[in-house]
Amino acid sequence: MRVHDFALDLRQPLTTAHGDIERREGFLVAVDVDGHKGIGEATPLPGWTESLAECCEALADVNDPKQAIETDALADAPAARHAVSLALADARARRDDAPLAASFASNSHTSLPVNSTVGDAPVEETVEAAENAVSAGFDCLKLKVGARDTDADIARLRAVREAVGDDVSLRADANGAWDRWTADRVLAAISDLDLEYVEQPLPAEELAGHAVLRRRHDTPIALDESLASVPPARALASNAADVLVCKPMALGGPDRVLDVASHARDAGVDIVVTTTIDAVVARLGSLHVAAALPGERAHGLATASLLDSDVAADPAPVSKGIMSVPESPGLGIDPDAVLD
Ligand SMILES: O=C(O)CCC(=O)c1ccccc1C(=O)O
Ligand SMILES: [Mg+2]
Repeated sequence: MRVHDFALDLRQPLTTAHGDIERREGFLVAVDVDGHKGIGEATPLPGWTESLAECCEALADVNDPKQAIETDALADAPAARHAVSLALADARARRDDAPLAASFASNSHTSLPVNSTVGDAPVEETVEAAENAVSAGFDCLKLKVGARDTDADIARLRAVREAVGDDVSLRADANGAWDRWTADRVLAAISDLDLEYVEQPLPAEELAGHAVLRRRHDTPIALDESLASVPPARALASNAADVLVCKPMALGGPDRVLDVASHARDAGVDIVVTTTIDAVVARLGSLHVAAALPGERAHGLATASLLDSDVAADPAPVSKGIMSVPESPGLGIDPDAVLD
């Protein structure tokens, strides 16, 4: 298995309640299955995955990629596991001459709606970013909240709803910033704004708290960080979520997302797939996984524009809030173009 490191700066930092994301570093891996190349990406993000150093170490220990997955050797390094699992899936789909999405599901989507990711900023700047996204064709926006005081966040959400009108779907992502009392107060104050959901209002471990918020308020609740710290089956059993936000990088690979999604479907819970602000290889992997899932929700995959550069040209740019799934075999990118 070949491993190459990379580092990409963000165009401007993405401010979240969890801190600023300024730069993304990771590894591209190349594997061979029956003479067919496959490529994967590990872009760790502490809080969701192992550290960069731990990821590097885990990948260095991989001799036989297929065996590493089969023996669960990368159980404690989800980003490393993601790279290996994605590379194997890419190689197998190329061997079978099928797009990755079609190798995951027979009736996959050919294109998907995606949300625009709007970072924390003062109210005027937030409204401007929201209006720009709607002008660019997005009809779903995800606003970061929880980084400033709750009255300011409530004012930001209200101002955006007033600016974009009722036809645009709005999501808010608090990245676990609130306690139960604060979340209760915010959810009561925004009950008239018709948010599609509030993502991770409480810290990751607080499944019971999220279940209480769901019972008390009409605004749906999504879990993100929780899935990186508790088994997804427990999150589902706790009735803590209307939506699970699945990050392939955090869950350990596309196969893990498909597994969570099949359990979620049985529980009547929707899946939204998002990147961890990744390079093109992992973004494409997430796009193919999202395309293989049922449902019509917008996914959180429109993060290429947050990066200053990339490891290769992007075959799936966002156009008017929609991403088309590449139809060529595997991920839809030439491994040699990425690794040389
Ligand atoms: O969902 C999106 O719109 C993009 C992905 C995103 O917001 C994100 C990106 C990196 C780390 C955490 C998160 C998050 O969903 O909290
Ligand atoms: Mg989130």
